Amino acid sequence: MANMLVSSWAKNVDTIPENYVMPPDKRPGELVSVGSNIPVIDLAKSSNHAGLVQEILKASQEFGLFQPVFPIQEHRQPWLDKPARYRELVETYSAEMRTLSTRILELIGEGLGLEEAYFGKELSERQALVVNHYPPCPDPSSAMGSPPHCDPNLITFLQQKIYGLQIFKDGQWVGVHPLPYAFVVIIGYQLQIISNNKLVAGDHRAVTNSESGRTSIGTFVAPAGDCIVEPTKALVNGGNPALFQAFKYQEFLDDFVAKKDSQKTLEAFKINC
Ligand SMILES: O=C(O)CCC(=O)C(=O)O
Ligand SMILES: [Fe+2]
Repeated sequence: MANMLVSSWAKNVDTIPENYVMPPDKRPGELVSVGSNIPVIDLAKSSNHAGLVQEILKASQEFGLFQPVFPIQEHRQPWLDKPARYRELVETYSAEMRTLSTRILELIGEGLGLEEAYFGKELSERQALVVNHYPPCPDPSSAMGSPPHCDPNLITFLQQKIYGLQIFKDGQWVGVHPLPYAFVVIIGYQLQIISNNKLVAGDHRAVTNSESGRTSIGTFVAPAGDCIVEPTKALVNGGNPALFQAFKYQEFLDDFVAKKDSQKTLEAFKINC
C-alpha cells in the first residue's frame, strides 16, 4: 500500500518513470515566465465597493483567474499541514472558505447585474476540498503535474505555497506567482455558462519542479447534481441569444469525466446556431 503512494518512492528517483514521460507536444516546455500582470485584488478596499466589483469582473472576463488578498490571513494562515488536528482544521478551513466564496460570488453576481443571492443557493450547494501533492520531479520539462484544463464546477479557490500553477492567456502559458497571503480564484465553466460567455473559465495547468515537492489545496464550489444550469435570463435577450443549452449539472460532470477533455465538454453543451 505504501508503495502505491507516489510520495513514498518519488524522493528516491533520479529519472522519471516511463509512464510519467509526456509525449513531446504535451510537455510543459522550458520557458514560462511568472506573470506580472495577473490581477491581485485587495478585498479590504471596502471604501470603493464599486471599484472592487469592477476589478473582479474585469479579471474574470480577461483572465478567468485572480488573486484576492484579505487582511485576516496575515495573522492566521490556514495551511493544512498539521495532521494531528486535521479533522478540526478541515472543518474550520471549509467554513472560512464558504464565507470567502460567498463573498466573492456576491461580488461577481453584483458585477453581472444579478440579485445578491443569485449564486448563494443551489448553484453553490456543493463544496469539496481537494489536496494535490506533486513530489519533486527529476525532469520537470518532460512531465506534467496537472494537464491543461478548465474546472467544470462554478468557481475554485486554490492555495499554493510553491510555484507550479500556470494560466493560458493570450496564446501563452503564464506562471501564477504564489503570493503568501492570497488565494487564487479560478472561474469555472458553470460561471462561464451562466454568464453566457461574459466571464471566461481560466484555462490552467500545474507543472512540477526538481527541488521540492509541492502541495496545493483546492476548494471546489459546485452546483447540486440535479440543479439546472443555463445562461441567466438577465443576460439573454434578442441581441444576446443563449449560447448554451439548459442541463443538469450532473450531466455536465459525467461528460467531463468521460471525455477527459474539458473543452470538448463545453462544446457539447453549446447551442449550435
Ligand atoms: O495544483 C494546482 O496548482 C492545480 C490543481 C488543479 O488545477 C485542479 O485540481 O483542478
Ligand atoms: Fe483545475
